[in-house]
Amino acid sequence: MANKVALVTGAGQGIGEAIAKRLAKDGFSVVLVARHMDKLQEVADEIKKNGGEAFPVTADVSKREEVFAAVQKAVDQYGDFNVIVNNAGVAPTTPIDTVTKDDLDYVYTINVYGTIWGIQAAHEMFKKLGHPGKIINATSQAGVVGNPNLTVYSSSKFAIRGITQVVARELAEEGTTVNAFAPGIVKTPMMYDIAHKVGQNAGKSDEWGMQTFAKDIALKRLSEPEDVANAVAFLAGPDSDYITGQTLEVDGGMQFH
Ligand SMILES: NC(=O)C1=CN([C@@H]2O[C@H](COP(=O)(O)OP(=O)(O)OC[C@H]3O[C@@H](n4cnc5c(N)ncnc54)[C@H](O)[C@@H]3O)[C@@H](O)[C@H]2O)C=CC1
Ligand SMILES: CC(=O)C(C)=O
Repeated sequence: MANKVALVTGAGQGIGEAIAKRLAKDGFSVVLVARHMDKLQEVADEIKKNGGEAFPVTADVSKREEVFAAVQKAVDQYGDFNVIVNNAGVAPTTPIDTVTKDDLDYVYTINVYGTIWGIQAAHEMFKKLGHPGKIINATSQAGVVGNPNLTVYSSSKFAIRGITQVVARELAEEGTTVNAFAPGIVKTPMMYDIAHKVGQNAGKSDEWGMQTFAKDIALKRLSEPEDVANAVAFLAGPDSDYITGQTLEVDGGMQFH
């Protein structure tokens, strides 16, 4: 039987890279999407070297036509389309008094619009192909509880949980599931940058900045990108077929519900 096909946005580094590698290991043909080909190509080469199947495609997720084109390229390459992971995101530090319209436009066009374009493109393709699929969106622990200094980012991640719930209801009768994953404090370029800025704004160290986020992790360690990829592998695979509209928190126990 042919591999199932998964497209992962923001796959050039961090959590997206880990998700792409894990899904390839699980037998998916993986389409890697980000804006720059050099990093995508490196990740694709590594997946292939380890016996997996990967195809890099450049697209800016804030541009609807580029997201639709990436999904079409996935089908042109592999003949099917089963899973989209709307992972790409940006997280500038924005204390409330500093927030500008440019900050809002920047974050919302990538985090929120980008997720909606990904959902639309995947759904259109599932309909064309005549079968359901799985839609998986990146939110954050900061999309479950408000985080200081992250007004714009945190609110965009709350929006993604809302979108996930609404679309899960809309697509349920077709058999398509829509879920989100909420990482905690993950060792990626994004998180190191936030820790640096928060530390700098307070006249303190990067480590101090990191601890303002990490102090309440019950499991007492920062997250590896692979911790998140493990959860996304579950949401992408058959063991989650009876789960939709949910946010799976992968945060080492930062908050309990
Ligand atoms: N690192 C962390 O602690 C956490 C991260 N997250 C979320 O996980 C997701 C991945 O985050 P990280 O890997 O940490 O971030 P990262 O900054 O290390 O990687 C993000 C990737 O997305 C890509 N990207 C950004 N804008 C794009 C655009 N317009 N079009 C296409 N690709 C674009 C970047 O080029 C990069 O490859 C994000 O949605 C983030 O909000 C959520 C909770 C915690
Ligand atoms: C970057 C992020 O999502 C945090 C701090 O939860």
